[in-house]
Amino acid sequence: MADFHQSGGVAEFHNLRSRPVEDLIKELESFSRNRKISLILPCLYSELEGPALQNILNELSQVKYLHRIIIGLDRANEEQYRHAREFFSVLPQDHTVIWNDSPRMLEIGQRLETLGLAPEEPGKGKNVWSCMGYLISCADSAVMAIHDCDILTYDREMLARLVYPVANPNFPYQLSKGYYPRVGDGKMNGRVTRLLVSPLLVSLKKVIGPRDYLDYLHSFRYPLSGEFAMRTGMLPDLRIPSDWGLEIGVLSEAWRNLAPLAVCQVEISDAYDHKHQELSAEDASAGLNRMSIDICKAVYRKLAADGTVFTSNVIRTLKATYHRSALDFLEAYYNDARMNGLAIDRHTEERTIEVFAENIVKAGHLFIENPMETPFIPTWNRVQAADPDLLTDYRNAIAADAEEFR
Ligand SMILES: O=C(O)[C@H](O)COP(=O)(O)O
Repeated sequence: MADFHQSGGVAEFHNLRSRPVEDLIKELESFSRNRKISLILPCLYSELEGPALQNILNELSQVKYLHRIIIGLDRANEEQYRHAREFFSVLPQDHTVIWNDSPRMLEIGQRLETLGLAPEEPGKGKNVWSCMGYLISCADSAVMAIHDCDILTYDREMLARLVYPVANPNFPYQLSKGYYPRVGDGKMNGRVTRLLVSPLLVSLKKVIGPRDYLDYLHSFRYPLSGEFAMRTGMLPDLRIPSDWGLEIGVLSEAWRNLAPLAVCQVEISDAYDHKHQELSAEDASAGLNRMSIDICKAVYRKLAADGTVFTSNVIRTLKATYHRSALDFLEAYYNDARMNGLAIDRHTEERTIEVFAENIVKAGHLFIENPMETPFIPTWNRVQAADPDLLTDYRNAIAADAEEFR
């Protein structure tokens, strides 16, 4: 992937293989003396038993420039929480495991519910939001990074490259988004990015006409990557979706709140592989099926907020345009994969495109028929305005959990 092309959208930082990573890390260590850098890890308990996390911890253990690591632990019972604390105790950095399902956390959730400010559903969006709240309450980090816990090809260079553009005080960036090719096991992956997001953005431009927002989203080489870093000043005002629209939601917030010159993307890996979800073609509440609906809704919502009118006719045309365009994209992916000795199962990919095409319509109808739906989690600024003690109590509850369940 060694090129230095700039598309003219957000700035792109490539890996030209011209500098040893140790050099970059040394610089980060020096930046971190004046601007503390923290890391958020949204984690499912099941990932502790998966093949990726142990290596991620081994790599992170060597990262000296990290001031704090916040692990948001989902789907764990008491015993699993205790085990998770032991598991993460190898980290030499100051670290906190937030047990999202603890009785104390559920009480905080109840308090938010009473205020009408609770996240609508559990999941990665809520987990990330909670960790961000904790980081805000610590009030000691200038930069934060986030990445998934299922990355099979993780190494510390990934984190260094991700964080560098927002940690360097001479750079103007507030948000840095990671990109890479998703390949593994001899296959070209990244099915939702390749088969849904790219052709959908191209089709939207054809159907509703040019939009700055669509150009902006389309300029990201991997808009669904779960790896991004930002300066913490933007955290209290971040309004993210609680569902699978999280990654698109964060990019959309950056588009709304920041100047385009404050956003960049950075190549963080040669080949990224992770845990793959099923398509779940028969179950719209699971897997890529569900993910694709949430992503379409996130894009429609943002366009609507920018003045675009969606009708059933627009959605119907969009589906037709998308289907044709996705097949054209598939032709290019297929040949690209072939040239690179990678496999693509053409039949399965066409089936996936059919499911996504149906979901473009489903998401459109859900959007049109539920004008009152607000899947966004309120900003932490709003929570603080409604209940000024909540963040402190939340932080104390995390400390009390750690004390009680040693
Ligand atoms: O990024 C994506 O497109 C989705 O997360 C699916 O990725 P996968 O095809 O690599 O599992």
